[in-house]
Amino acid sequence: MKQKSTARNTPPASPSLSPAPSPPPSPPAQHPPDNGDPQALWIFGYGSLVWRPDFAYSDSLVGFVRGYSRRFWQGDTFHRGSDKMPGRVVTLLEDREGCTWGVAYQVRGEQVSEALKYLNVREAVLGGYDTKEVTFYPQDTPDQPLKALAYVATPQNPGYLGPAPEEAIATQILACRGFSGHNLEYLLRLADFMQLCGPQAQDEHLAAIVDAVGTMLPCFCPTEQALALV
Ligand SMILES: N[C@@H](CCC(=O)N[C@@H](CS)C(=O)NCC(=O)O)C(=O)O
Repeated sequence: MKQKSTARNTPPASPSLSPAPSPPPSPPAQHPPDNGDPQALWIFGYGSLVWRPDFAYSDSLVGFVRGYSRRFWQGDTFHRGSDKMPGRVVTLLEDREGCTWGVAYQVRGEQVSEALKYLNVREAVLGGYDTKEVTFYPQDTPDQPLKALAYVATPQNPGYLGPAPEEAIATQILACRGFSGHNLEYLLRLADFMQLCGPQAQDEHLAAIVDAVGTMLPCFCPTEQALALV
């Protein structure tokens, strides 16, 4: 995944971004939508896919989608929770003012069917996500947007939990774990990614949950036990 210098959180109305602070950015790599390969496909990740795609890909870009906000409103009874104690993972909420940062992965040739087969099980069958086409803006070339496939959990899926106070979401995350690990790891790895995107790529919902976890964690268990959770 190409980590780049900081960029604005809310993308500018005009595509041209003011030059990043030092070091001056290298000329943006050109990423034609399919690198000449009509089979090529871009897949946008904004949750666990930003740190654990677990499928083969040919290229990756950090960037954002407009018109969506990320929310911990999807229940998870497999990867980060159980039937008795569902964890919370993210989905995209349609939001005209929203901007969600993540990673777009380009799959080409045989990678396309392999990735879609794998993600269908991980996201759709096990996670309750549907696919949706989004427009992805690479951080360094927002004037060259790409069409990408995103996995979105809609309110109609049985695992959907919907809105809750960030403190309640934090409590649920602290209490849950599943086959892929503790729900706290999921939250903190996503927060780490957002740090890498740069200080202006804020996600207030995510930050509020991380803050709530930080406040509650000492009450749950001493630090060394908390570190053993992830
Ligand atoms: N579709 C989102 C969210 C994906 C997500 O977090 N899905 C869960 C399924 S419920 C998952 O794959 N979890 C794997 C893990 O937690 O390591 C993305 O693009 O990252």
